[in-house]
Amino acid sequence: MPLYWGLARTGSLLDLELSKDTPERLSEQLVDGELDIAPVTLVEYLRHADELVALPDIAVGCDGPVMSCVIVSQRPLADLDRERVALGSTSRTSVRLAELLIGEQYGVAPDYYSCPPDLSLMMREAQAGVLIGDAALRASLHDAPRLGLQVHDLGRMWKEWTGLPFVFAVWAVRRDFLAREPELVANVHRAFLDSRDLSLAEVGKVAEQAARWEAFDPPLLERYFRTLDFRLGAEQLAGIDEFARRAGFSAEARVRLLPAAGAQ
Ligand SMILES: C=C(O[C@@H]1C=C(C(=O)O)C=C[C@H]1O)C(=O)O
Repeated sequence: MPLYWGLARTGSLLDLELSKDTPERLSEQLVDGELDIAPVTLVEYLRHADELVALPDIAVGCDGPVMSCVIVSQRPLADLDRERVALGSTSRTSVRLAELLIGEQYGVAPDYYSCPPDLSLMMREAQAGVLIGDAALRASLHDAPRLGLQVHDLGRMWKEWTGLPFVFAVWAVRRDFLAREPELVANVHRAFLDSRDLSLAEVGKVAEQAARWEAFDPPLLERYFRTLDFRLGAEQLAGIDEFARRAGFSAEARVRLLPAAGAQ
């Protein structure tokens, strides 16, 4: 993921205790207070909005297709009423977005259940499944065409529905930690922004390195990294507010950004 590549490249943040884990574990550890700063999936942020502050200008989102957050389906989405739909257990936000789109845009009410993110298992037990990350890329690029399955890109569907960007994850700091260590938070924020900028400037190299342990070639990975939208500004916040409203979060569940340095 281009957001971390630059950290390793420049050796930033080596004086801090860094923790590497899957996105859902990092989200969980942040909301449990085991981590002070971490990426957090949007739905978990919204559930704990009163304890967290988001770092501006960095996120994992899209403005149109995202490629890696998809519904894979054996039949048209309009035909899923009362059919089983598997929700990949590594996702919190894409699964909620998929439920919302299927219910509101297609007017059907499937029977949802949680399932490990494995396409063949999902297709044995259900008519459709929601996948994110590598499993989604593998499913949509390799398996779905081979098996004759439909792929529905959640970023594209959201854009068609609302005209807005979508944000899957933000970087957040716990409020109590921010109050104690504002300068450290500013430094960590800066390091992530620099890492993101460096990685995007050298995205071809990032893709080449990532291709060594992924089942995709460098050009495909480069296209994917350029498809993701790493910004978090006014338009992305509008997308977040629209999702929070449509998904039934309370008016208090809003993403609040850390004020820019010197603005307090
Ligand atoms: C773009 C992605 O977004 C991810 C989607 C998440 C979710 O659905 O809960 C969580 C973290 C994000 O980084 C991806 O995993 O490919």
